[in-house]
Amino acid sequence: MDILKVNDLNLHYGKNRAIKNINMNIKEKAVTALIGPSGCGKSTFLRCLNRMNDLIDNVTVKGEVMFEDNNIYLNSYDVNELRKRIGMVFQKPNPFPTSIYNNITYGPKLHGIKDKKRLDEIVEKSLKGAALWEEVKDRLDKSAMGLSGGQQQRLCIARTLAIEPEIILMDEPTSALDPISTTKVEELIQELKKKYTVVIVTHNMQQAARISDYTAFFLTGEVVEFNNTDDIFTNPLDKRTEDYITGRFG
Ligand SMILES: Nc1ncnc2c1ncn2[C@@H]1O[C@H](COP(=O)(O)OP(=O)(O)OP(=O)(O)O)[C@@H](O)[C@H]1O
Repeated sequence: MDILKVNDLNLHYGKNRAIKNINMNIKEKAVTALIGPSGCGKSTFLRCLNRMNDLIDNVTVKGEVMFEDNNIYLNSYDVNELRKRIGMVFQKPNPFPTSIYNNITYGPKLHGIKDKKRLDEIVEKSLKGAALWEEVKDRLDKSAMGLSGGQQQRLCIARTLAIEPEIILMDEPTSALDPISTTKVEELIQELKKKYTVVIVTHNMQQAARISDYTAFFLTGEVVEFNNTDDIFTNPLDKRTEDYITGRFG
């Protein structure tokens, strides 16, 4: 089933048109990778999916992003609710400078959960969901800043899981990580897709090939090709996709 339907999406930063007429349906409980050269609009497009671009000055968005048959760009759409249902993980792990426990409970508390037992359950479930529980269960009251980069990124994923999203947007989540931490996060993404829909921007084509079910190839704000990942990497239909994935591009 398609969980998001993007129809004729265009985005301008001032006069600069960064996203051009994108149409794309995102499948539920699958991993969709966005690939393409630097500056082609992958992160901008990702941010369109939960209206993170609203936070940037001078941005105009035209077109629709349908989430369960509602256009999230209607003025009446509740953006806080949207960002609860569509969470985001960034390139650089960005834990809050507080305990591991408080990092996880921050979101649920904002949404009104106060009961200590319920919060304890959320912490355990989220950390287990992010494959971090065993490593940190004895130091929940210690600062998150004392974790390794890879652990911090899994903590950020756990923090996102704590608010029970349906979709998780990830913007190059492993680019600041060492190879072992990268493997752990990749394995985690494979686990996450059993319950969640994941859309991930990656510079790493091997990563897209390893972990995604669908891949979109972006070039100068347009989607050149969007297909099953196997087809994109073994049988691309567009010459530009072929050039990019074989490293002949630019
Ligand atoms: N906040 C902003 N204000 C103005 N222009 C922006 C802003 N963010 C991105 N852009 C421009 O929009 C275009 C697309 O940028 P975007 O960051 O989405 O590309 P990207 O494919 O994610 O690149 P990278 O792989 O390098 O992160 C670029 O020309 C960029 O300079």
